[in-house]
Amino acid sequence: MAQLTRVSGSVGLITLQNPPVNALSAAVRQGIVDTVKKAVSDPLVKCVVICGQNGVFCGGADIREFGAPMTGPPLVPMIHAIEATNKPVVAAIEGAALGGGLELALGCHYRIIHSKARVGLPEVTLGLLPAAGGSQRLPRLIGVPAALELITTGRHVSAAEALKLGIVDQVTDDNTVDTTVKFALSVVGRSLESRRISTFPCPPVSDLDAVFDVAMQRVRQSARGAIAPVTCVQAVRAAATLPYTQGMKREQELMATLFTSGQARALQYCFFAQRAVSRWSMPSGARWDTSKPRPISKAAVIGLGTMGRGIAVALAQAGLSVVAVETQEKQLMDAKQAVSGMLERGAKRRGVAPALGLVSYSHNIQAVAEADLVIEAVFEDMDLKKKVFQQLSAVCKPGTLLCTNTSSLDVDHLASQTPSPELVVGMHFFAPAHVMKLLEVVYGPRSSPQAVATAMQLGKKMGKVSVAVGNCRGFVGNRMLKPYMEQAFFLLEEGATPELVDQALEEFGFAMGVFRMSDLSGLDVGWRVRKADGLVDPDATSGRSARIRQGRRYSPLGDLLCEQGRFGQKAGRGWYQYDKPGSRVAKPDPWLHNFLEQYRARHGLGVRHIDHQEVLERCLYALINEGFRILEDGIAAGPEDIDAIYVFGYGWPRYRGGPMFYAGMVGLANVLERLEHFHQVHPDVPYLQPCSLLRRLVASGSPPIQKWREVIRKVHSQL
Ligand SMILES: CC(C)(COP(=O)(O)OP(=O)(O)OC[C@H]1O[C@@H](n2cnc3c(N)ncnc32)[C@H](O)[C@@H]1OP(=O)(O)O)[C@@H](O)C(=O)NCCC(=O)NCCSC(=O)C[C@@H](O)CCCCCCCCCCCCC(=O)O
Repeated sequence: MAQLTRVSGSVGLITLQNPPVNALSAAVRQGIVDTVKKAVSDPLVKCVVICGQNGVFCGGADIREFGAPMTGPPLVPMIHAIEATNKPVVAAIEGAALGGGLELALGCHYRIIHSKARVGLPEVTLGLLPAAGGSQRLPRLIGVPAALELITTGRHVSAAEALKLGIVDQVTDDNTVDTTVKFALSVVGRSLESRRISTFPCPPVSDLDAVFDVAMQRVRQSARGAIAPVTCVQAVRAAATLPYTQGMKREQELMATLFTSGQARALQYCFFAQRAVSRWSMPSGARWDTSKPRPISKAAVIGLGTMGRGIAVALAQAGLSVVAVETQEKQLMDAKQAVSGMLERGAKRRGVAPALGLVSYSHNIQAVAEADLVIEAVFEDMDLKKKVFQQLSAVCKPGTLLCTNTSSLDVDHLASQTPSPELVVGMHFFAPAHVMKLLEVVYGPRSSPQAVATAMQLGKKMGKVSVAVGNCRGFVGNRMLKPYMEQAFFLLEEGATPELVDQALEEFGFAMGVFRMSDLSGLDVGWRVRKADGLVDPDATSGRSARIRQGRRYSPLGDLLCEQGRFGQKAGRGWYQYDKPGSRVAKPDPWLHNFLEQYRARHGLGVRHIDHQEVLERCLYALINEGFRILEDGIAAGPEDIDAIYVFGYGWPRYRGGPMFYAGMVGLANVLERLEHFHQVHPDVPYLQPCSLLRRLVASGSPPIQKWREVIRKVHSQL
């Protein structure tokens, strides 16, 4: 797992060998300990170079080992032994040196990096801190402010920036190992006293307390309940205030508080879930590894409203040539200006040239004739979308993939408007489409595996976390949102306020509570959908019938607000009030409180005390229950798909791992018991009736989430 060879006569070359990223597994650590010892004791070896196999230096500690008891030599003494050698040890960094990988490099006496490689201490994103000396060495090397920023954000740093910060000694465009071998030979015989970072004093900072106070405030604000960023600040403070040995002791103590925490487990689960969703499968048995995507070089977007503009930007930023079509001339001109602006701002941020030339604009749908793939993003109206699909079928060259950006309409129904339904899939983007990471790729019963593979690959090219899901009302994300929002409305009827519900959800870690979110996205969106579903009945203003629709409990509160023109932020009032239309600062609204009181009185609803726990259980367990139904129905292939959708598209706090992971953490039996209780109290709310898959999992002893697929497979095989 680490190989020692002698090159250029007197250089001991140690190559880490653990594909794909040379993670520091027990075997690799053992290999490093053994090979370093051998190289140091070999009189023919004058200096040592450490590199990684296959163009990657090292992706850090092996995260997969964290769940099991530690075996093999620990990292800290291993790195100390390297630093303490009296022969120069130089790290040859290709690809990436991250986490423990960079900590290993910081234990070396010099670091040479390829210009395309990157370094970083991303432990915080896994709920940890750099506990192989990283929190103590990096501040000593580059100063407290820069180290604080890197360690608390986990940001990856380019080779150029690493050189500027002083993390590396040299950047090369040539063969990194050859360059490093030459460099190592050139420093043989030089004193190593000034190269051991652990012996450096931390560069002094004027007003250290103020620096740490500001950093603590910043992480507390942005972390919204995540403990690792706060602990990282404490670890760097130890570097700045304690001698190295004591600082290391503090680093270990702080790591011990994080290592077995639920947040670390959740974040590490998210790391693997994000990667697992790319290995998609369909109920037909089609899979990611047996379905070949088609090459896409020219794409088209139909409809240049907010979503269409964002999609055009995302496509162009991914390097595709884009035809942007909008039939209304004024809208087309506005869109052209907006898309160019977004491309220019994005390019400035990324330090590249804007891809303005990649987008062409037309008001004629004929312009898409040569596109390999078209994404329809017109208004959410089935008749309009059907018309667009019929036109596209007539215009596009044979084999063009037709995608719809619908957020809930039936993809299969749209596919039936074309002679080639196998070429139709949903590509459900989230606003703003060029920013949000999530993409739901929706396959209908007739979508071909190749169409799914192509949309998934395109999503990846656009930098999205793409999740393949089946076709049903609302797909995965919006389908689960419905019971969640429904419970929030019911809680208002029973005595809660929007502020109370939102506070509970925001303290849980959501960026925004359900009512603030509804004000942001606009209350009229849901109103239109409910109207189309025949749920809105303006005559049913009082009596029990006003709160029962289609045989189940219904809250008309959202409809009543819409009737008053309270559409949310854009109207300056919704569940909250705002200083002016478009303002973002939500303030509690006495009008709304009064309205709720009158509403409850009119319907004879008693007011009771509702606490945060009830808000969380009612809203989140209803959502989770629907997640189990989605798994049971085969709409999502596994819990990781649902969790990735919620973490990357719906603001679910990443340190809670996603709704399905959270259910496992709370205990499936507890979730079941609370749902049973709530369903008993509210028998007219079908969403609270525990799903049979949840019962089944509890009956099978609540297996860990990694084993749910086995139970799901059994359920499907019995259907
Ligand atoms: C490296 C990457 C940038 C590569 O990206 P790329 O896009 O090319 O590839 P993928 O991301 O798709 O990855 C490919 C493949 O590899 C898997 N993988 C990647 N990194 C790791 C890893 N570090 N470990 C295991 N597996 C990894 C990945 O999952 C993919 O496989 P899959 O099957 O899932 O498709 C990119 O991969 C990347 O960013 N990787 C992560 C980098 C990172 O975050 N590194 C930090 C790791 S944590 C760390 O290093 C910790 C150290 O600081 C210190 C550890 C000290 C431990 C001491 C413990 C003391 C505990 C004391 C407590 C005692 C408690 C008590 O009991 O009392």
